[in-house]
Parts: sequence; C-alpha cells; structure tokens
Amino acid sequence: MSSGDPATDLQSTNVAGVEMEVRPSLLGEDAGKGLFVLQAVPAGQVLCEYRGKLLCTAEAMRLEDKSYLMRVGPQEYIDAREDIEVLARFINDCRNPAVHNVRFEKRPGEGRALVVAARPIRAGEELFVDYGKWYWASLRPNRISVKQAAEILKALEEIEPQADEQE
Ligand SMILES: C[S@@+](CC[C@H](N)C(=O)[O-])C[C@H]1O[C@@H](n2cnc3c(N)ncnc32)[C@H](O)[C@@H]1O
Repeated sequence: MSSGDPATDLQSTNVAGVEMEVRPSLLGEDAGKGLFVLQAVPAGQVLCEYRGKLLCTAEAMRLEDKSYLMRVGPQEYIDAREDIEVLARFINDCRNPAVHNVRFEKRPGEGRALVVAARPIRAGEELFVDYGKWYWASLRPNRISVKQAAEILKALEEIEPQADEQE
C-alpha cells in the first residue's frame, strides 16, 4: 500500500538481492531519512549503487544544493538529488569511524559508485558511510550517540570473531 511519500514507498525494495528500507534516521529528525538493511550482510557484499545525473566540475560547482553530490573522478560528478529511487542516496554519515559500515567504491568512467559492506552488518542496522571531511566543512553533522554506538559495537563482537579466536 502506498504511504503517499515516494521515499517511504521504497521500503523493502530489493536491490542486488539485499532487502533494504528507507526510514527516519537514527541520527535524529534533522538528518532526515536513512537506509537500513533488513537482513545480515557479510563484509564485501555489494548492496546497491550510487547513481544520478552526471555533471562536469563546472556544473557541479554551480549547484546550489550539493547535498547529494559525489565526485567520482576528474570532471565526473554524480548528483542524486532528484533520483529518489536510488537507495544509496539515503545513506547518512554518523561521523564515527568505528560505526561506519559501508564504503563507496567509485567507478570513474562508469558514472556510478558501488555501496560495499565494510564489515559484517547485522539485520536492522542503519547504513553509514564516511562522506569525508570536505563534505562537512561548512555543515554541522549530528554524531551517532555514544549509547547507540556502544550497542552496535557490542552486537558486532558477537558476530565478528576476535583475531585471537581465529587461530
Ligand atoms: C546524501 S543525503 C543522505 C539522505 C538524507 N538523510 C535524506 O533524507 O535524503 C545527505 C544529507 O543527509 C543529512 N545527513 C547525513 N548525515 C548526517 C549527520 N551526521 N547529521 C545531520 N545530517 C546528516 C544532511 O542533510 C546531508 O546533507
């Protein structure tokens, strides 16, 4: 059933075989929506792709809203602002390297970046990527709370064998 909100209607969209859902971010109301996985995902798994309108540097720099802008390579930018069907555009940055769980693998010349699991991800986790310090140069990001980060990291210990246990 449609909720009337196109972004919410992306719930349970299956991309690359992984069930994901767009819903309000754990980072708080002003961070908008976030992307969550509904199933456990192993490290290295490709989850989805960042795609959008392709722009050269001059076009990208002229954009008023750079919120959804990604530099993929020289003279190659992706603006996913209007591409609300692109799930990757909903991935937020929790500003805590210990909690980042995906990375963007840029594909210069192909106009896309793959979203790859940087570590095992539990069902229900919000996806977080490092946007890089330049993205935040003129903005003030919310950080994931210490309590939430501790819960995520504790749960990860249960699925990620410690190095000394692997021998
Ligand atoms: C690529 S969009 C991510 C999806 C966005 N949350 C949405 O609802 O469409 C990037 C924008 O998300 C928000 N955002 C991401 N991480 C955030 C954070 N740590 N604190 C506050 N806002 C954040 C900011 O508005 C940022 O410009």
